Formats: sequence, C-alpha cells, structure tokens
Amino acid sequence: SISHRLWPEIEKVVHQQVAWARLGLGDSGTGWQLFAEDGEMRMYRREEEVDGMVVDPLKAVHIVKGITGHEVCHYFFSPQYRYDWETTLEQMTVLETIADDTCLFLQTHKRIWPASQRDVIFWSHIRHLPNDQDRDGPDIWTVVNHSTEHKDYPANSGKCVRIFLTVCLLCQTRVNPPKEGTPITRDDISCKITYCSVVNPGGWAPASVLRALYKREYPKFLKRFTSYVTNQTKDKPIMF
Ligand SMILES: O=S(=O)(CCO)c1ccc(-c2ccc(C3CCCC3)c([C@@H]3C[C@@H]3c3ccccn3)c2)cc1
Repeated sequence: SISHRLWPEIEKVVHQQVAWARLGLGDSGTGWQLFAEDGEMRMYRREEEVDGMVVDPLKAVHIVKGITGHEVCHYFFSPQYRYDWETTLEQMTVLETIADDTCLFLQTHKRIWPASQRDVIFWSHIRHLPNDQDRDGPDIWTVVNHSTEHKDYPANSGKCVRIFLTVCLLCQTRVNPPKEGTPITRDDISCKITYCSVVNPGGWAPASVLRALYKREYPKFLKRFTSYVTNQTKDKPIMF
C-alpha cells in the first residue's frame, strides 16, 4: 500500500527494472555474451566484478506457448508455490505481507559447495502495466524482487552469508486471434518472458566457482519454472 515505508523505493525500482528489461541486448559492443541456449530460451550475461566479487548481470529471454504473462507472474510471485519450482531454496519465510501485490521474503538457499550457505531478504512486487494508452503497445505483467534490510534479521548474524539481488521477471502475452467468433484457446497464446537478475553473492567466492554455478543453475531454474507454470495451468481457464 502506498503508505508503506518501502513504497517510494518499490515505485522507483519497478520502473527502473521494467525499462531495463525492455531494452534489447543492443549490438555486440554492449558486452552481453550468450552463455546458454535451449529451444526458445537464450541466456546472456555480462562479466562484471565489484570489489573482486562476481556480480555478472544476467538477462534471459524465453518464449513459452500456451501460458500468459499474468499466469507466469502469479506463480512466480505467490509464496505458496515456491517450494514446488525453486530447487535451491532451503527455507522461505514471508516476513510481512505489505499488500496483496507486495510481500517481504526471507530465503535461505541450499549450500552449494564450495560456497558457504546464503540467505537473502527481499521485497517482491507484482504489477500489471496495461497498454490501454496505445492499443498495439505491449501489455506487460512483471514481478520485481529487490533485496532490503529487516531489523530482526541483521546480515551475516548466523551461519549464512547475506546476498543482495535485484530480479525482474517481465512478461508480454501474445494472442494469435482464432477464427472469427471462436474462443481463444491455449493454442492461440504465448508469453515472451524476459528474466533479468543481478546477484551480489555477499561474501567472497571464487569467480570461476560462481560463474560455473550460474551457468548450471540459471538455465535449469528458468526451464523448471516455466515447465511448472505450463503444468499448473494446462487444465485451468486462461488467466489473461
Ligand atoms: O529469481 S528469484 O528472486 C526467485 C525467488 O527465489 C532468485 C533467484 C536466484 C537466487 C539465488 C540466490 C543465491 C545464489 C547463490 C549465490 C552464491 C551461492 C548461492 C544463487 C545462485 C545462482 C544460483 C541460482 C541461480 C538460479 C536459481 C537458483 N540458484 C541464486 C535467489 C532468488
């Protein structure tokens, strides 16, 4: 709700992330390198380090048939499904339900050898940006996750290294209009998904280890998540 202390930051970060996600990858001069490809999914990263730590920005684009952007964002945002698709998750706590479209999460991720275990606190906000201005503009659904602090959970106070992240899942639904007068079915829809993330691993971890970890985990994560949404929605009415 707009009275919450985080609201100004949420507004700023959501608009910044939507603009960033909608930017193409530019020409090769922008340093984006394709590091994973699987069917319609393409994953790019830029090699960046801050204080000797790998903070490679990641941008993935995926086109999935038969689901909508609203459905993809619904299953990504809603806490009750997360253990079903987030395989590296060890513990998830909803610290605060700020509004029906905004939650505060504490997550601990499974320890991935040789890195030490990580935890993260982030606000998560789901937003529909309709294109009612110009009809042929994109109709966008998005979820933005952005790390924040919480007085009851100071960083690095337990066994976990606190990480920092900003994630934007941006979805645009495409409808191939069926024959005049026939209802739209899942065969007539597809969703273009752009997933952007910047993860600061907190404590130091070897660049080679982190890059190998990201190369393995991110493609698995996006394929598993989108397959999960396809399975969850296949026998349900379409959520536009
Ligand atoms: O999109 S989300 O908001 C979905 C909500 O869960 C999200 C995605 C990823 C992470 C994440 C947190 C920690 C770590 C590492 C860093 C050093 C040691 C553990 C990783 C590594 C990259 C690997 C990874 C990549 C993708 C998915 C899961 N694991 C990822 C957190 C949140």
